[in-house]
Amino acid sequence: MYGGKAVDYVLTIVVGWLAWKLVRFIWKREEHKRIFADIPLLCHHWFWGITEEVKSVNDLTMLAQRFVEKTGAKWFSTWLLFLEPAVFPCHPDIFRAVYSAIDVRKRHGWAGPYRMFAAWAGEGLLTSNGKKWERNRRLLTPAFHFDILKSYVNVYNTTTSIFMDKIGQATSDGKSVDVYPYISRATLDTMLRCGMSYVDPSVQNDGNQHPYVSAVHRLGALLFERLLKPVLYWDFIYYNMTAEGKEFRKYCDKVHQFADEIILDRRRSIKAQTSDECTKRKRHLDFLDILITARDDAGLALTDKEIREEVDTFLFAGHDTTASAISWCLYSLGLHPGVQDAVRDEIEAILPGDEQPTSEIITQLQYTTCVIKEVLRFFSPVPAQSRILARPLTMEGKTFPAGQIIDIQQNALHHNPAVWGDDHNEFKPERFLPENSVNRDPFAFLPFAAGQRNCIGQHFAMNEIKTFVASVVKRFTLKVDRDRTAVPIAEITTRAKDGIYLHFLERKSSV
Ligand code: HEM
Repeated sequence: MYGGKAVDYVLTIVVGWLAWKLVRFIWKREEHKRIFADIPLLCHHWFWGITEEVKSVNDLTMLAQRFVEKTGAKWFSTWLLFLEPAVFPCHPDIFRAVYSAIDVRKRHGWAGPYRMFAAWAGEGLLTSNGKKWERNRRLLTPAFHFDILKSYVNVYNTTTSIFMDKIGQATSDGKSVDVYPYISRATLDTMLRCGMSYVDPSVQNDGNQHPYVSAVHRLGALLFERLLKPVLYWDFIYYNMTAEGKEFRKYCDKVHQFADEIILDRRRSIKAQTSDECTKRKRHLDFLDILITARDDAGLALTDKEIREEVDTFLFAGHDTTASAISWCLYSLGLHPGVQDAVRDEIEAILPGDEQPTSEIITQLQYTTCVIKEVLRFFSPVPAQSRILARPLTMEGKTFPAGQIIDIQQNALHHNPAVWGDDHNEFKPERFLPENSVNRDPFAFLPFAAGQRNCIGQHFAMNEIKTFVASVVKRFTLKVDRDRTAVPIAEITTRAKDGIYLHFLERKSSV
């Protein structure tokens, strides 16, 4: 008898809970409809929402870009299944509102990309939110001080020289090669040297023989594959029931172990050395020195785990992004010989002969900087980010509730004809000359995002790209392989669908 009553109670609670959920869902949906009434909607299926036409990050990027090219709209919305509408900014006014608001957070949760990345890089700067992020951003900002960045130019020169020798050998028979893997290894080499003074000539060897290099590359690929398959979003399924999940965990353990050993080693040598010995032995202050010695307002240091999380974050955030930017730069120079000549003329006027660029030299490269910026506009190396409102936010007179998803697509902004003109699909570095930029909205060009969650490594990246481009253009004439057009594809970074094939012709041997 008691058993029957208990079942009745349980059933009543379950049905009541489901009814409450349903009423809340309908109410929320109506509320969403009201708020989104006059924001252009980009999908029409009431149940599947956008998932029918969008199967990858690239599909979404293309959808957004095509829509904006046609309409010049300020924003649009889509539905993720029938569950949630997402706002897509396309215009400086909306980007300003989103990036300037304090309570806009990185999106974790079931489908949140930052949650999936956190399995690898923990609560590093890229993924964390709130107080933890605030503290670590404050502690890490000195690592990107102008004077510290200056000392890295020597590292960029070293890694670029290795790259040039490798690419020179690979193309000495006149054939084109896909530059992306070469550049990706070179930028990882840079990050390992600047991040941890880790120097190993095999990092830039072909074929990813280096165990850490192959692990980092594989983790990036696995992360991206997971993002494309919602069924793998459940950790239980991913880690226990799929080979990919097990492989991801295995590589996470490997990279963690690698970083842990380096951190331990550094702690030991810091303890053993007098400060005098330190300055004599080390060529530059690296991120690890700064992470180990940083103290917050309460005098507390970062734990070993926190240091490792930041190291992993820098290695990820700092190498594939610059690899994308440099690859598209070299491609654009190969595609536009006139621009390539102008870049070379500028560099040779400042830096004749065989000398390598210095930090002073790269600040003088005005036209080259315009070319790099045009590449960052045209190919946005980090094509997408996902945010969620922690508090209501008013934009264009509409108040969006806490929990609202904002999906940022840099390409939609950078290819909006209402912002960049009808020639936005033409490669024109002159757009960025000072005289052509005076009236530009500061939120029109945002390859490094903006506001408090902007890219902490943007000056590091610009210096590295300039050094790389200056040296490569001095040594080689670049030509695109006309039989193999490079087609950009938006993944975690913007890559080329079937590679970026270029010819590198040694200039000295060709005269
Ligand atoms: C062309 C190269 C680069 C581009 C286009 C780029 C772009 C971006 C963008 C768009 C974000 C915001 C990401 C988000 O909100 O999810 C970001 C954040 C970040 N970037 Fe970069 N990045 C580049 C290079 C670098 C480098 C070289 C480093 C490190 C040395 C770096 C470290 C970071 C970190 C740590 C964050 C998180 C910052 C925070 O939230 O406080 N990035 N980057």
